[in-house]
Amino acid sequence: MPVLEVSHLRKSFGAVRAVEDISFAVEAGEVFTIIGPNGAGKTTTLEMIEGLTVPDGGQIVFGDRTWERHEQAIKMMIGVQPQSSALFDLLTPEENLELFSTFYVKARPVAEVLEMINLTDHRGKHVKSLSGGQRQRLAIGLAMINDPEIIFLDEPTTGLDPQARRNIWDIILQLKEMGKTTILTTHYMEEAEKLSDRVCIVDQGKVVTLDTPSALIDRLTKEREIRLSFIHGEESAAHAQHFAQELPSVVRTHRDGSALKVWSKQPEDTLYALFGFTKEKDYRVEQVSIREMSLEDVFIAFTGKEWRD
Ligand SMILES: Nc1ncnc2c1ncn2[C@@H]1O[C@H](COP(=O)(O)OP(=O)(O)OP(=O)(O)O)[C@@H](O)[C@H]1O
Repeated sequence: MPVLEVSHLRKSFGAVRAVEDISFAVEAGEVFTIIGPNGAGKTTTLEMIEGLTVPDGGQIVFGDRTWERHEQAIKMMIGVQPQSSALFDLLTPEENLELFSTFYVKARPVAEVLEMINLTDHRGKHVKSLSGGQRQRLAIGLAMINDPEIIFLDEPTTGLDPQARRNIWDIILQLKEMGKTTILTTHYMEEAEKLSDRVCIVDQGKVVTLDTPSALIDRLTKEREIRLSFIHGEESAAHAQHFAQELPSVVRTHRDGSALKVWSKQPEDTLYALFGFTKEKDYRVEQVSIREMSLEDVFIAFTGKEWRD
C-alpha cells in the first residue's frame, strides 16, 4: 500500500491556476521527486500535502489517514523542512533542534540529528553566522527531529554551490538507507536523476509524466545526438551535413561553423557511414561524441519546451 496517495489535486490563487490536476502515489522508502520549472506548482502541491494549504479539490491520503480525520496522527508521521528564514537566527543549531523537539511527543536525540546533518562541530554557533548550506542542513535536521516516516524537502539545494548540494544529497541518501520516505522538489534535473527512485515531472500545474529516471529516459525514442567537429572547418562540416541528411536513420542535423550535430535513430550505423564519408573525402575529424540522453531530454520530449535551471 502506498504511504501517500494524492488524486486530482487542484488549487487556484485568484485567476492563477497554481495546481490544475495532480495525482500520484508514493511507496514506503522511496525518494520521490517532483521536478518542474519555476511556477510549475511544486511548492503549492507540497504545501497542500503537508496540510499548510487547503486544496480547492482532490484527495490526500496517508495510508488510510486524511487531514480531515487524523490531523494529529499525520503530524506525527511527517517531517517538513521549514524555510531557512524560519530558523531562529540568535539560537544555535543545537538550541533550534532542542526547541523543535519539544513540539513532539517522540523526538530523535539532538546529538544524533546534529551528527546526521554534519553540524556537530558547529552546534554552538549562532545560526546567523552559518553558511547557506549549513542553514539548509539545519532545516533538514528540523524536519527529522520527530523521527518521521515521511520527510518533505522543498528545493533544499536551490542556490547552493556544488559541494554544499552534494552534502545535502548525502543526507537524503542516508535517510533512504534508514528506510525513510523522502518527497523532494527540485528544479535541478541532475539532482533528480541522481537521487530519485521515481520522478514526477510537472508543468503548468499538471503531471507531465512519472516513472523511474531510467525508464523515462528509455521511453524516449532511441535517437542519439552525435557531435563532430572538423579540423578543416566549415566547408567539410557542411559537406558532411549534406551527406548525413541523406542517411535513412538520421532525423535531423544542425551545424554551427565547423561543429556538426546529427540526431540518429541508429547512431552506430550513422557513425560508420559518416566516417566512411570523411575518410573518402580526406576530411579530418577533431572530436566526436555521442551524447547520453538525460531527464532534460525527457522534459523537452514531453513538453516541447527547453529546460532552464
Ligand atoms: N499565495 C499565492 N498567491 C498567489 N499566487 C501564488 C501563491 N502561491 C503560488 N502562486 C502562484 O502559483 C503558481 C505556482 O507556484 P508554486 O510556488 O507552487 O510553483 P513552484 O513550481 O514551486 O515554483 P518555484 O520553483 O518558483 O518555487 C505560480 O504562478 C505562483 O506565482
